[in-house]
Amino acid sequence: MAPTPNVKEATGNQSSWNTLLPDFPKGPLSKYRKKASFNWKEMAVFLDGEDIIRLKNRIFSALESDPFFAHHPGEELSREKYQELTFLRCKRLFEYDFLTQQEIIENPLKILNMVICIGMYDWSPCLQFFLHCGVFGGTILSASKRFADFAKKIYNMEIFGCFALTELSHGTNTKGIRTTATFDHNTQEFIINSPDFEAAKFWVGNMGKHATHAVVYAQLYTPDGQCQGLHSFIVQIRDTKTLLPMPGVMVGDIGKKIGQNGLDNGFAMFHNVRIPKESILNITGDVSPEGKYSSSFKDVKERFSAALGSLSTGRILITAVSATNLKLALSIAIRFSATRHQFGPTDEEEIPVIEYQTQQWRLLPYLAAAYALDYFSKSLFENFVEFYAGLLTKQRSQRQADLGREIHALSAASKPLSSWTAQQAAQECREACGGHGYLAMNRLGEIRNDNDPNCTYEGDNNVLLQQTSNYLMKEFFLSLLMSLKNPLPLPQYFPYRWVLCVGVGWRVFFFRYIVALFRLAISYEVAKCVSFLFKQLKDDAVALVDVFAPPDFILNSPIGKASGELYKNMWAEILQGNKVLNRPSWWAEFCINKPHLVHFLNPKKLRNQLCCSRTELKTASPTKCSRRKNHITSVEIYP
Ligand SMILES: CCCCCCCCCCCCCCCCCCCCC/C=C/C(=O)SCCNC(=O)CCNC(=O)[C@H](O)C(C)(C)COP(=O)(O)OP(=O)(O)OC[C@H]1O[C@@H](n2cnc3c(N)ncnc32)[C@H](O)[C@@H]1OP(=O)(O)O
Ligand SMILES: Cc1cc2nc3c(=O)[nH]c(=O)nc-3n(C[C@H](O)[C@H](O)[C@H](O)COP(=O)(O)OP(=O)(O)OC[C@H]3O[C@@H](n4cnc5c(N)ncnc54)[C@H](O)[C@@H]3O)c2cc1C
Repeated sequence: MAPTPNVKEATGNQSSWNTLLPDFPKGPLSKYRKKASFNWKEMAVFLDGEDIIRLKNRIFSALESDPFFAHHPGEELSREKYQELTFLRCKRLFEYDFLTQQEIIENPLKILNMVICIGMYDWSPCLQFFLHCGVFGGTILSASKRFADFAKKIYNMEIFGCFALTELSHGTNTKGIRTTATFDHNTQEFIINSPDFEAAKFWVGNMGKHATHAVVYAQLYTPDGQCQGLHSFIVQIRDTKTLLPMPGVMVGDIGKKIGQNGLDNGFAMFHNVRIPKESILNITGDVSPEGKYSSSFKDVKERFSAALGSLSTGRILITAVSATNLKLALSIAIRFSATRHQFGPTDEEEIPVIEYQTQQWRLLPYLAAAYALDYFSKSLFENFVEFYAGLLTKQRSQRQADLGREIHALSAASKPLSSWTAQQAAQECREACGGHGYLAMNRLGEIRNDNDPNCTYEGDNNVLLQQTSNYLMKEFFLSLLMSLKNPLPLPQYFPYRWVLCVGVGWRVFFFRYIVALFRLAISYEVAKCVSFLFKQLKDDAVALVDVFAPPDFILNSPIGKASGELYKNMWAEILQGNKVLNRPSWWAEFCINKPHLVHFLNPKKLRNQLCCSRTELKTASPTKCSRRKNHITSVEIYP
């Protein structure tokens, strides 16, 4: 191994790293591991720290030894079975209690790593669990102290929650949401109503089968007939003892999706469902017993921003979720490329496909992106934690408001950047593994399909980018205005947040444009230079994915296993398949039951028949067409 700048330190800590990160089994990948210019264990500890690695190990080994999480190679689960299994797995996650509240407070990055580790196994149970605890639970608990009692019910699974904003006919346009919540001061209740089937809540994760409660977004109407805008309410949708719908609620599953099919996405319609006055999540406003509306936000726009503030949490998490999918896909494709041999100087000496420049051009930029996005998503999360802490402590300072806008602008750009990169990379990795990449057992299809909705949910990518550009334009004109009012040296006009946004925001807008231009304009010399860098990097590529690849059980891809024994691993998986070597149950349909009438066309006769001209065929009646009797409607047995 080539010496690294930290080689002394590396030797000093070798034994603790070996306990945390065991060596990989020897095999075809060893060749590339020996070529690496750095110690992958040192890099892993440098990036995550020992504490996080210990947490990851704890989660990975718990899942691996739990029968509920066993893989079922070759078995086709029905959607209903998969949903059931997902729920059982989700339940186990409550029992594991991987993180204490104290641990989360001491190092909030641990919660992000927990999401990533479970998601690496399967996004369905992961999202089910975190939609309940994080999205549903987080929204309620950050609303006000009034909901403190809910915490216990949420975390011991007495109730199960979902987050219902989208409707059948409105998703992006949140102002267009049509569900209503009308306050009845006589009974001190809100009446939740879906005006028609287009206003049904739709797409809601956990709502299809399991949720008992929903955070429902609705237009609030006070007794004076005024619409006070979008607010959220806790509505019970199913009985906690029977899971049957509550009176006035029609709730169900929306059907099979392209991916994430363990998760039950659902719909709900409300027919004048009455809920107690206290069910309003008084984040942005509240109603007095007499029906008077009050809000600490005087500006309607600000109130709207605050009502949607919780969406930023999801967008930040999705930035990391997508980066995780990128890492999974690359782990498989790079390990495959280093062990798959095609062509060579001689028939005996075929070379690994990673040695081909095209393969390097296709995969290595994504490998660089994986490292950049991993670092970026974690630091964005750390920024978010400061904002979230302010939310929990009800900060109303200017800094908190600025931070909220910044977090919104940043997450509205980072989610598209990360999810689109992962989506393109997953497809590239699929193709980079040739036919074997298309075999479901190798998991690239699942990764691609499960990543896909990251581009849409929590706000469509294309629309979110407009939010960042609005923010940047405003900041830009504000800076110009300041410069006219108060001339200062140029750098001082641009506050830190502007620089930060330029760094991320503009990069997103022009990312594709720049890449396209770069590809066109790149000179021959530069392209030689880049190929040289790739040549160096390709020897480090395997070690670079070793740093972030999860254990084999979690990655669950025969061609991506750490040993690199891709053919042995594939056979092992194929032969475990259900009835692989059996003759089909319908064997008699071939061997005994032959078709009653087998119509074969005699090619010579067919030619003769087709000489009947098209016009003749079109116009002529059967009697008029001289050759009609020969037409192909009379099919003969061949020969
Ligand atoms: C101390 C301990 C810390 C611990 C940390 C805890 C961490 C918790 C961990 C939790 C774990 C969670 C795990 C989650 C896993 C991943 C999640 C996966 C989720 C999958 C399920 C999916 C769910 C959903 O999809 S829910 C539905 C989502 N729907 C949307 O996103 C709708 C998209 N549309 C919109 O958001 C808006 O309507 C928009 C942005 C298009 C605006 O439309 P507009 O009508 O045109 O309004 P506009 O004039 O542009 O805006 C007005 C004003 O408001 C500002 N604004 C808008 N949104 C926000 C926001 N979110 N935040 C702040 N401000 C916002 C906008 O900028 C405008 O401002 P001005 O320009 O200043 O006027
Ligand atoms: C798997 C999955 C899970 C989901 N889970 C939930 C959930 O738990 N809770 C929940 O409430 N919702 C959920 N959703 C819904 C999700 O949030 C919405 O699908 C998303 O916000 C996009 O809205 P839409 O479907 O209405 O798309 P539309 O807004 O109809 O978008 C259609 C197209 O129009 C374009 N478009 C729309 N407006 C504009 C504009 N102003 N300018 C330019 N182009 C525009 C979009 O870019 C897009 O290409 C989920 C969705 C999926 C796929």
